[in-house]
Amino acid sequence: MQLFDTYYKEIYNLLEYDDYPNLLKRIIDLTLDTEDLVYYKKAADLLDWLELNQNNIDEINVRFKVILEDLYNVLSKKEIKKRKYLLEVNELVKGYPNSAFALGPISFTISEGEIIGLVGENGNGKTTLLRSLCGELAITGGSVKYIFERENSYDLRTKLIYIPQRTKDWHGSLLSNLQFTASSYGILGEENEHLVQLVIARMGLRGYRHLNWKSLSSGYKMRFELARMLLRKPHLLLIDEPLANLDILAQQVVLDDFRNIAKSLFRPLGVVLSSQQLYEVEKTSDRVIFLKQGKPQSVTNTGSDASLHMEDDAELIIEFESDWGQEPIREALTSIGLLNLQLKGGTYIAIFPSVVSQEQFLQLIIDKHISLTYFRNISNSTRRFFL
Ligand SMILES: Nc1ncnc2c1ncn2[C@@H]1O[C@H](COP(=O)(O)OP(=O)(O)OP(=O)(O)O)[C@@H](O)[C@H]1O
Repeated sequence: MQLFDTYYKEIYNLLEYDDYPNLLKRIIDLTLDTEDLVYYKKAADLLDWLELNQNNIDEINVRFKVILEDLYNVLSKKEIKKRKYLLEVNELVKGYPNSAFALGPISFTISEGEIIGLVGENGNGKTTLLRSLCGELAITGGSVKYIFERENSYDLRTKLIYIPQRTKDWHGSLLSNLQFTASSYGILGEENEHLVQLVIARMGLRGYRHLNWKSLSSGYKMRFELARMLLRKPHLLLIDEPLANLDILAQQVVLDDFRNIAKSLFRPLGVVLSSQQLYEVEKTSDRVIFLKQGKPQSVTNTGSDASLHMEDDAELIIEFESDWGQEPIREALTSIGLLNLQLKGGTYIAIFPSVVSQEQFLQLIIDKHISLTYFRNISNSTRRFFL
């Protein structure tokens, strides 16, 4: 059970950093992992207590320790789920009548616990791909194979959830809507009450639970959709532009949430998310698919093994910002073999032959005293396809 011990230790360590908001989220994740009403109730009681005792840090620390140890005892005995393939997409093509646009052919797979980022400029087929994957659009070629048990198309819709960019409005309070969602999935009585409270807190919505649709900002509406999704316990989540209406901090929080929820050891979830926020998505996704005019330009691995997939002869591409003008920059960089220099929106993009290293570039910056306010090596980033 070493895997769980490492996973648990990472969460427990948050206590040492007094990172209580994140710790609470992770405690809720672990509680949901138990799939046991006894633990749902304990965590829901903790939420009620916290609401009245927010400043009692010493007691918070004690209570968090107790619940964490409790969760360790139950989860360390639970079987870790072996991750399975969820979806196999083979040479998928989707065209529209009276439109020159065609998506694909595109092939890829997705498994439990995996996050795929879908990037591309406006109108390049991200939404078309997501809608084709969930069966909302009839594809014109190839196949989409769902590799999980399902009884009928209604059951498919509970196991595979598609959240579009614009979601429908709803009546009543956020809390009553989520209670209704849970009840329509057979979660009733005490379990409904506690589970909904946990999911609300998990998505940072506790202070908003009595508000209605009109009173929520678009970022919170999206969190509501994510809470609803969690209650439905899907295998696969397809989500269109979840970061669109969020400020940068909220984007990072939501991406962390996706990662933690997708990578659960006991209830792993496959996620395909589309976004224009390239770097944020690259940091979170295991793979990035970049679409240009409907065609996949690359499937880039962005996880820790990314370097394994870097081509040996790939050029070095550096994105940077400096208050130096183009001419002196060009002159300086030429000395280490600059192939091309572009200036877009105040950001330089310099391309060097593969033999030039990032260290050589940085050394030159130091030696020539070039001012540098921002720097990123994008040689292995999907960003290079936007050039
Ligand atoms: N129902 C439709 N009939 C005809 N063409 C369509 C239809 N829906 C989408 N398209 C076209 O398909 C192309 C891809 O659109 P899609 O919405 O998939 O792109 P996207 O990458 O999601 O864009 P955005 O980032 O703007 O949401 C566009 O050229 C669009 O005009």
